Amino acid sequence: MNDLKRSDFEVNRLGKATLLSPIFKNYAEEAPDKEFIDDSRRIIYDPSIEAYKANMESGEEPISFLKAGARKEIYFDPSKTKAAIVTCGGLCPGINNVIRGLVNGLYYRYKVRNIWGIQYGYQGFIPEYGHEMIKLTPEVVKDIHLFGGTILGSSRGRQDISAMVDALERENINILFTIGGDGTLAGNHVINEEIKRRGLKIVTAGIPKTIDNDVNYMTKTFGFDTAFTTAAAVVRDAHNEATGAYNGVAIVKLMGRDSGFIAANAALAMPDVNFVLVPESKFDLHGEKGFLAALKSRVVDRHHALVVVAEGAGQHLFDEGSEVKDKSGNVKHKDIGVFLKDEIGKFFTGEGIEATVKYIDPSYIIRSEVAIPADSVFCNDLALNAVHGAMAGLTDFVVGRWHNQFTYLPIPVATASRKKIDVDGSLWWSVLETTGQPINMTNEDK
Ligand SMILES: Nc1ncnc2c1ncn2[C@@H]1O[C@H](COP(=O)(O)OP(=O)(O)OP(=O)(O)O)[C@@H](O)[C@H]1O
Ligand SMILES: O=P(O)(O)OC[C@H]1O[C@](O)(CO)[C@@H](O)[C@@H]1O
Ligand SMILES: [Mg+2]
Repeated sequence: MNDLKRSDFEVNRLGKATLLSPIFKNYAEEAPDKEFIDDSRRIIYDPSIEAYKANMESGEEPISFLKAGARKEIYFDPSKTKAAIVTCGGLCPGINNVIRGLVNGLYYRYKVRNIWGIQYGYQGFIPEYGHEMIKLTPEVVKDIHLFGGTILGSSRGRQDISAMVDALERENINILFTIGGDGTLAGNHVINEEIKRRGLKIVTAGIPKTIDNDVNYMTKTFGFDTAFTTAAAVVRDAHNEATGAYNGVAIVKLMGRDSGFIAANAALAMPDVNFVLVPESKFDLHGEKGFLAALKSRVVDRHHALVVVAEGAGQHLFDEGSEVKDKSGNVKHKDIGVFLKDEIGKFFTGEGIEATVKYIDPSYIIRSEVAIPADSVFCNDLALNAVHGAMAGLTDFVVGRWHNQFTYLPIPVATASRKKIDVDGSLWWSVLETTGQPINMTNEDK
């Protein structure tokens, strides 16, 4: 929980919501019992009986998240509201679905007609880059869910916060939706701080985009299901490569900068995998209990092996060299896939075993895939809930899902730390049991 308190989960609001929502007006006669959510509704963080008893004993209010959904009263007058959407960071399946969901939610549910797309991430706010804003209507976005990527383009790299807020002011934008990962959300928060400092009537809302599924207090982020589903198909084919040669070893590298969720889930979906290597579980290459010894034993026994490695795994195996960062300041990891291919090849040669090693890196193909239906539904729900929150005047918030309920979180709590695989938890134990790989592949005693 990172020592967060109940009050840290309080979402800010720009002002009191006093206007009757068009959604309420639409349903008042035909569906008077339609559920509207108010700010007293919350989703509990830990639903276990132990947590309940502990809270009863201590008298402390449990940690909980604001429940997302349509409010009866809203803050913004739709006829005077201008909204903007920006997409930043790496691609992820479902971004276009989210854009489509935002535009349609604003347009049809709230009758907002003034919706704009900012091109190429935060760059789009800076006039020097010359990226024009694009007018977005249901007609413009009607087919975009059929394509991967983002119709708005994206970028990495720091932009001047003051200049971005100048652009929001200049364009009279009232609502800014940012679709992006932890960096984008951090950017959203500092934009919000500057908005507050200037006393502007602008709200900012985040829809968390991360293929790595590494945002805290969210069971899942959009695009993740598509990512591991697509990865599982590659893993299946890699298995054919492994079994197609005597002593065949196939290695598949998947994305996952600091969290190995895609690798773990792809392996569970395609249980032919024999080894899953993730950033959260350190392994030695050499030595009696190291990865290569375990791989050898598998190959000698079964004459083929399938290895799935997350890009952030095994970084400690590289010689310390200068750290390479991308434009946003994210550390660019050394290529563990190519490294493993070379080391495995050398190792088997040294052992006098003739092995065939095949290396497959489908990272960018997976990232730019079209969202699978489950993700499409999820993207649309996230977008609609972001629209509900923003129209109600909530600000500096990100939409999430927890225990199958949509939630609003203050951005700082969602970005305070990264979600990682718990190596003592059920996901990692399922991986260990499915692959049969040793629990500990280091030469240290655990
Ligand atoms: N603390 C920050 N303040 C202002 N802007 C930031 C901050 N952190 C990141 N950004 C900006 O947010 C944008 C997106 O960040 P980044 O490239 O790290 O991608 P991301 O949103 O984390 O997505 P991904 O998961 O693909 O890495 C970049 O333009 C970056 O400069
Ligand atoms: O090639 P790029 O754009 O730097 O993105 C790579 C990174 O993006 C991510 O997919 C996160 O969006 C990471 O898994 C990966 O390290
Ligand atoms: Mg990031």
